[in-house]
Order: sequence, then C-alpha cells, then structure tokens
Amino acid sequence: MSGKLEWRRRDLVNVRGVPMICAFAQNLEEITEHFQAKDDDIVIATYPKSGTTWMSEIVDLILNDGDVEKSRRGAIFQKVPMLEFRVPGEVPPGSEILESVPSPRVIKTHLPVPLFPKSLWDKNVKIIYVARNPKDVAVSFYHFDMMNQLHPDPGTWEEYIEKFIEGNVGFGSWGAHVRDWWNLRQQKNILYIFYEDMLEDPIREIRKVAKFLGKDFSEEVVNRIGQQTSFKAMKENPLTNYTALSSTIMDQSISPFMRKGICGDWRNHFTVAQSERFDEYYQRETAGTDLTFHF
Ligand SMILES: Nc1ncnc2c1ncn2[C@@H]1O[C@H](COP(=O)(O)OS(=O)(=O)O)[C@@H](OP(=O)(O)O)[C@H]1O
Repeated sequence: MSGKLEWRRRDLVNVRGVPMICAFAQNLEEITEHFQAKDDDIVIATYPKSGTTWMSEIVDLILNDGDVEKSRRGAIFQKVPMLEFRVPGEVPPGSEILESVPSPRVIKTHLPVPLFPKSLWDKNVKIIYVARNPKDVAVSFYHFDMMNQLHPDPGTWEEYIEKFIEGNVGFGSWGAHVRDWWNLRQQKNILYIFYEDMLEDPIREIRKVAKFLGKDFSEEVVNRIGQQTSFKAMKENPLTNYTALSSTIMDQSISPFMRKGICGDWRNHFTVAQSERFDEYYQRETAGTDLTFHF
C-alpha cells in the first residue's frame, strides 16, 4: 500500500485515552504540547458533525464584514484549517498550514478538552463551541464514516450505535466532549452555541457570534451572512460543500458532505428500541449538568 491508501480504513488509535482517526493520531501529542497559539486566534471547536463547517463559513463572513467576494478566496478547509488534520506523506498537516494563514487565524478542531493545545489555553483565545443533539450527530457521523476513507468502516447502523454509545468512534465520547467544554465555558473565553438554535433562528445566532467577535452589523449585513450560509447555499457552493477535496478522502458518491442539514433526521434511522436505548445514554451523559439538547 502506498499514498493515501495507507491511511484508508485503519482502526482508531488511542491517544491519551481518546480513540483517534489513525492518520490524525500521528504526532497529535506534539500539537497538544507544542502548537503555538497567537493572541488573536479564533477557534471553532466541536464534536464531529455538529455544525463546524456552517460555523466556519459564518465566522469567515463575519471577519470579512459580510463581504461575499472575500469569502470566495478559498475553500472552507483552506480558510479555516483543521488543526489536527494530517495524512502523513500526502498533504501538509493542518498545524503547519496554520503557520502561514494570515491573522486573525480561524482554527477548526474536534479535539476534546484533554487534547486541546496548551498554548491556546494559555493565550485565552476566543473559542466558539458548537454542540448538536447526539441522535442527529450519530446519524450524520455514521454517513460520514461510510464516505470518509480515513475513518474506520462504521459497520451496520445497529453496530454503529453501540460503538457510539461506548465512545469508540473518532474523537471519543460525545458526552465527555460536550460536557467538558460546557463545564469550562465560564472560566475560559468560550461562546457555547447549539446547532438546533442555529437552525431555529440563524440571524439571532449570527448576531451572537458577531458580538462575541466584537462586531455589530446592520440588518442588511446579518441577513446577507444568513443567506450565504443557508444549507441550500452552502450545499451548492463548491467552496463549502467539500467537493474540492479529493474523492480518495471523501467519496461523496456514497454520501454527500452536505447531507440533510436538519434537526430530527434521526427519526428516519432509529427504531423505537434504539431510540430508547439512546435516551438512556443521553440521560446518563448529561446527568448532573444543566446541558439540554433539542431533538
Ligand atoms: N448551512 C448549514 N445548515 C445546516 N446544516 C449544515 C449546514 N452546513 C453543514 N451542515 C450540516 O452539518 C453537518 C456536518 O457537520 P460538520 O461541519 O461539523 O462536519 S465535520 O465534523 O466538520 O466533518 C452535516 O449534517 P447532516 O446533514 O445531518 O449529515 C451537514 O449537512
């Protein structure tokens, strides 16, 4: 095997107790320990499939004052590089690409709190965390695992649900992820946003993010950002729908990156028994917190 094939469908690798995508696991601890943050870095942190790309495009437009032309300067994964992305021997790692991105850098990461780079904590950078209900995350992640060749094969849906509940999927436990970030939100510079709230009232949530980033826009600008970042617009936009990424990594003929973009698609996938099992999981994971999700 050579090239990207070497990293295809490999088992997850345990990094400090967190199951990680094999290609990304190489040198991950180096990022945690030695990635150099800058004071004006902005981080978009999420558990996978929780609205990262959507928030990334919103933040990019906010930083460019809603200038659509400027937002067309590159694909979303170039404008907002993923810190831990790595296919050794194939593409420069995200952490390296970030060294040449002009400030303020917007950094995408799915890293859980224990693996988050020390230097980003030390600099107390602005972090926007997006969380999504675990049933829709599981459905989205299952489809993503099928199409993303760097991920392990998800198996059947039945099998996948068990893996998800055990936290035996890329980036580990959903519950630990959303909880750890939630618990830190008042100590650190974190704006905690819910995907379902973005769907309910995108304009309200865009205003919230803009305010966090120190911007106050007219209605016209906010509406423009809302239109540009609607699911339909982003699905049709080759710069946001990931079609610019090699199909040897993401095979969108299996499942498109911009798949459905709704709340409640889980109803089309879970049996009643699976849903009840997941409800118990959700109760366990959020017990003792004031975290509440909409389904
Ligand atoms: N603009 C907009 N509006 C609503 N929903 C959107 C939007 N953009 C992306 N999406 C949906 O977000 C899901 C992908 O999540 P991520 O971007 O976090 O994926 S990744 O982890 O970075 O690969 C994935 O969800 P599913 O459709 O449920 O699979 C995308 O469709």
